Amino acid sequence: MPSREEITYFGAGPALLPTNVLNTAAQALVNYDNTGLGLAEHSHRSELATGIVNTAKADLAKYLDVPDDYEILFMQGGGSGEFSATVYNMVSIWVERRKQRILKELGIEGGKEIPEDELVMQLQKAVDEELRIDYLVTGSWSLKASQEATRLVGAEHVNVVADSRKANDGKFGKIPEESTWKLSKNPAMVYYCDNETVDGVEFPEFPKTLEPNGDDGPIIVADMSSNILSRRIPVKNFSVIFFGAQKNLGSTGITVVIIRKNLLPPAVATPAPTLLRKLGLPIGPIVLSYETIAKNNSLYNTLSIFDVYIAGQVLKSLLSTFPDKVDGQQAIAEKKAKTIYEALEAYPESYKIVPDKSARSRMNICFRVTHGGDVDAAEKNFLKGAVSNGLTGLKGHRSVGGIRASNYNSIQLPGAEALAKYITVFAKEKAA
Ligand SMILES: O=C(O)C(=O)[C@H](O)COP(=O)(O)O
Ligand SMILES: N[C@@H](CCC(=O)O)C(=O)O
Repeated sequence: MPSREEITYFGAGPALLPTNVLNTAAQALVNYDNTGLGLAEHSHRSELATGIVNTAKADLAKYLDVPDDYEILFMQGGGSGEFSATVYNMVSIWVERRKQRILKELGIEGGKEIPEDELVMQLQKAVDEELRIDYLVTGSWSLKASQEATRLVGAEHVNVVADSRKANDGKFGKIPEESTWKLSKNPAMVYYCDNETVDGVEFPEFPKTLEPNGDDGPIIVADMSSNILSRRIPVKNFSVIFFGAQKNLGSTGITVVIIRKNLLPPAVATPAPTLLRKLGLPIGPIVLSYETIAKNNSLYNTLSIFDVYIAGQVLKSLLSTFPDKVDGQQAIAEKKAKTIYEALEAYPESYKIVPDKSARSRMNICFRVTHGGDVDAAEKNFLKGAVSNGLTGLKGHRSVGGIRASNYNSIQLPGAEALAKYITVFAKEKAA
């Protein structure tokens, strides 16, 4: 049986966790802080649990420089849960804001009786004619998110702003030119996935077209499941950022949402379920309600405090390793990715990098092994040799095949260098 030190695991998620964090967590699982009870046994209603939640929130805010007008939520349901949560929450907010506008136009001030029929009629008209949710489809995950929106609210309300496959011979691998994007007028949100884990595509930077327009918009929602904590992000440009913990933050089981407070009460109320029902719009499960989770400091229902603890330990370790916080980690992430891409580029007859150079992910490096023409056989060989060199978890996602090296934060530079070396040796041996 190999030891942890002998293996570098490049799996896409769940991903490698730092060994020092696991050792601390293992101890906490048995007897947390000399309480005689393990962390998975302590109540999520205890003071100790609240402390762990608050510290993890503060450290995340510190590491990413999250401004004060944002709230951090720990939720459950993973990325797929958030595909639905973002729709439920953002559509509700759109309805509430529209309702306030209609009431204002009708001259209804707070306290006065609302002409219910008139309001519902006008709102229904607005929903039918104007409710749109915008999706940038740049890979499998944003495609799934857009499909979930279609399932929940109907295709008539879902606008695909751009679909990468149209700009790239039917395949994901490129981000369409911003000049070709077809954004809706005042959509409930513009959704995109900053890093597509399956397809190895990452936005090189925040899209110019989506920058704040000074008018409280546009509402930008981003899935950052696989590149969060690996580079600086302009948090101010986003309304919601979400990510599963199991790549760069911690263990599977918690999903983090960073949400601008102007999308939560008291800034905006949640419309009554009766109103949403009348409008034929879906009412989300209470556990996916941002308002509910925020009101309860993430402890509305049983939260895995053990997973929050692991996330907290990862953040502590990042903060102590990098005095310049995420910028320090970003420099390493870029160096590791460069090392691997350069090794692949040196042997174009042996390897084909899947995405276009303009959109290559630093986190999920996807390539094919083309040497000799029999790609299947070459990839099997490549994987076999990798395992015998202690390099594991390199198989591409089952939907696309190929090889994928997930280069998350816990892969250290020597791990990336070991992979680059193996890439080189494999190509040389085959060429010999
Ligand atoms: O983005 C990815 O990569 C992911 O693995 C998804 O966030 C996973 O979604 P869930 O399986 O947690 O729904
Ligand atoms: N996070 C992994 C696994 C997800 C899955 O297999 O559903 C990926 O994107 O490859």
